[in-house]
Amino acid sequence: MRSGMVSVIGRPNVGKSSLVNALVGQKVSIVSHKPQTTRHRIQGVLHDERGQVVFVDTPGLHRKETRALNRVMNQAAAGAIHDMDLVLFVVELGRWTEEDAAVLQRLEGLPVPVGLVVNKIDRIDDKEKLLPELQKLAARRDFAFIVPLSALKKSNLKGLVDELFSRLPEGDPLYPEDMVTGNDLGFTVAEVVREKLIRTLHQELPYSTTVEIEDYKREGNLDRIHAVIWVEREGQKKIVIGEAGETLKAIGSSARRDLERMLGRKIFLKLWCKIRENWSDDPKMLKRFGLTPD
Ligand SMILES: Nc1nc2c(ncn2[C@@H]2O[C@H](COP(=O)(O)OP(=O)(O)OP(=O)(O)O)[C@@H](O)[C@H]2O)c(=O)[nH]1
Repeated sequence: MRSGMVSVIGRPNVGKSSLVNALVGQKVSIVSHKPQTTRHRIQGVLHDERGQVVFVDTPGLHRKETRALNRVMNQAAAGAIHDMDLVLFVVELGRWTEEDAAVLQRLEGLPVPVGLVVNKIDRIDDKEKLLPELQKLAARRDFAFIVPLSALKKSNLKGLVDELFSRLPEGDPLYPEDMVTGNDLGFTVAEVVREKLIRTLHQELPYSTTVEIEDYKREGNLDRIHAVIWVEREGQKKIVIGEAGETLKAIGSSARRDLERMLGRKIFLKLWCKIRENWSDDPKMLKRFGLTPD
């Protein structure tokens, strides 16, 4: 069996979500709202007799955001991408822009194989035109493989899946077989809280901050959630809590409002800020936060 994590990156609109949905076989996103703030957003899990491929979106490598937000996320993205077994760089056939070039530039020197997916091939009727386009793209970098396909028409998806399984490391599945998406409610809540932290604190937010859901109870139309914001130092805790607890309160109410809108239920959200020294170097803690696959 083979299994691994594959990061799907590319500029907006090239068809990344469509591709993952087509590969995984069903709609995987549980919410329409997409805060691009986590290190790994698991987009979908593909199961097959050969093993398992976990597709993740690495935010920050391809989103246009405000500068502060971008900086925080790019750091996260740069760290996250090193954990991947493979990167899929998705582009649109016949449409290469500066944004594509910027994404490609971020991948320079990356010690992870990068495969190129040339999407939307259904747009040309003359297949003769495909080859010169592929040759131009092939010259831009030494790609592990190049697969032209159409996510929309589901053509040549098999070509891509074969490439993936031939390159992923041997290993047991990372997730249970019945799991199609790694997003669960707790994950969504943690994501929204983290987004609010970034928006509220901007550059002041320590990179080593993470959010953990300690308890999630559903009581009829009410979800009762306890979440911890982990930081590494007392000074960071002061920043997160703010003068007389104002900052933490603002983060909590803003997250609660968003969650009530997204989930259509009443939310009781209790936030704490706790200190855990050097958690970001501690494999056990990383695992606990779902930041490593094993
Ligand atoms: N013709 C054609 N259109 C496609 C194909 N794949 C995706 N699209 C369309 O391209 C548009 C963007 O697709 P998405 O999957 O949302 O692209 P994305 O890269 O995830 O976009 P962001 O979420 O903005 O990063 C949608 O209108 C899709 O229907 C394809 O193979 N052929």
